[in-house]
Amino acid sequence: MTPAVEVRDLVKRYPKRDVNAVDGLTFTVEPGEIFGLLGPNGAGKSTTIGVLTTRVKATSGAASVAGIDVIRDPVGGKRHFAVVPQQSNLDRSLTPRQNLAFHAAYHGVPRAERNAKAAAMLEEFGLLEQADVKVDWYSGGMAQRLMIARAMMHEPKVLFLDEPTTGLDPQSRLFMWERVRDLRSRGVTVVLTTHDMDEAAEMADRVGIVDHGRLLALDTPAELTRRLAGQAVLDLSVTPADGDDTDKLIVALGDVAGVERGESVAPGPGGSIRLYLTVEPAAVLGPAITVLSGRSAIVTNVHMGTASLEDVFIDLTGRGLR
Ligand SMILES: Nc1ncnc2c1ncn2[C@@H]1O[C@H](COP(=O)(O)OP(=O)(O)OP(=O)(O)O)[C@@H](O)[C@H]1O
Repeated sequence: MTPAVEVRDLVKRYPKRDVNAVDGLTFTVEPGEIFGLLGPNGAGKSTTIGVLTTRVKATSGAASVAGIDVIRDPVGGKRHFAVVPQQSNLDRSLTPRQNLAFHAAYHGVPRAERNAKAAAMLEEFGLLEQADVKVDWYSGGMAQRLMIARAMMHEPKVLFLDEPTTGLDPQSRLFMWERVRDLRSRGVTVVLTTHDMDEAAEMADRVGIVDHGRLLALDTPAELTRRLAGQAVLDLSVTPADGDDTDKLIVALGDVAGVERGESVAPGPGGSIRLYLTVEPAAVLGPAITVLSGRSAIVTNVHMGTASLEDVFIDLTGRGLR
């Protein structure tokens, strides 16, 4: 089957920059998938989406959407995808309904069809009752929903969503997740960028983690978290005794059976230590506390759990600020 999205050896170097924003990226997205592109600020996500949606000119490599080479044939490609940017680009001189109808007209949808379609989309996105007001009256969440409804007017095969739920309240976020799943069940492929790890874990069938323009990992959220240092984690909030420190405590805890490695997740006094385990956290808890109390460290909180996608992300991309 033709992949919905294919990126091969993609490189983008912006003028006057001495490093590549995208540095040899290769991945494919299968039809009907929800694919999450994750990465720290400046990792190259927007640039990659920019090439796929013909906004950014690639330096080298190949990119196709729905089997169309978007670098050679941007106009042909545009028929098959839609983009929902993070910032509203709705036409404020038009009503919401007119925004949808104009978009459809631009894409050659016949008049009778576009009005019916606009009504159906407004209904689906919970906007029918406010279809004829000023766009300016819309809240951020409503504008976001309207942009997705608009994007769907020409029935794209692939929908690119740039941080679709940033700034949305929990209700709007859940609503958005449901609508995106509906789109998938209708066969639409969704490529989304997000900084929200819960969202990626919840929504995406597979995620690609990029940094410095390169792909660091690509798999299902479950498989990515399973691969990370033995799944289970034990978080300990600890104040070291005078003359001791967190790093020394981590070394000592590393000798406890079942501890693969430890790291300081909140350095300083009263900081937190995370232990990545190869066994159940409960089996490590007693011995770990024994080690800590043997060094007169004060334990103020304990949390047992499993590695999250956020842990995988931090593990791959580090804790440094960008
Ligand atoms: N128009 C531009 N001119 C020069 N450099 C750019 C331009 N756009 C992006 N860059 C640089 O390319 C790199 C990748 O940026 P990009 O916006 O693709 O990252 P991103 O992963 O989308 O980041 P964010 O999560 O912050 O949106 C960064 O170093 C950025 O500074």
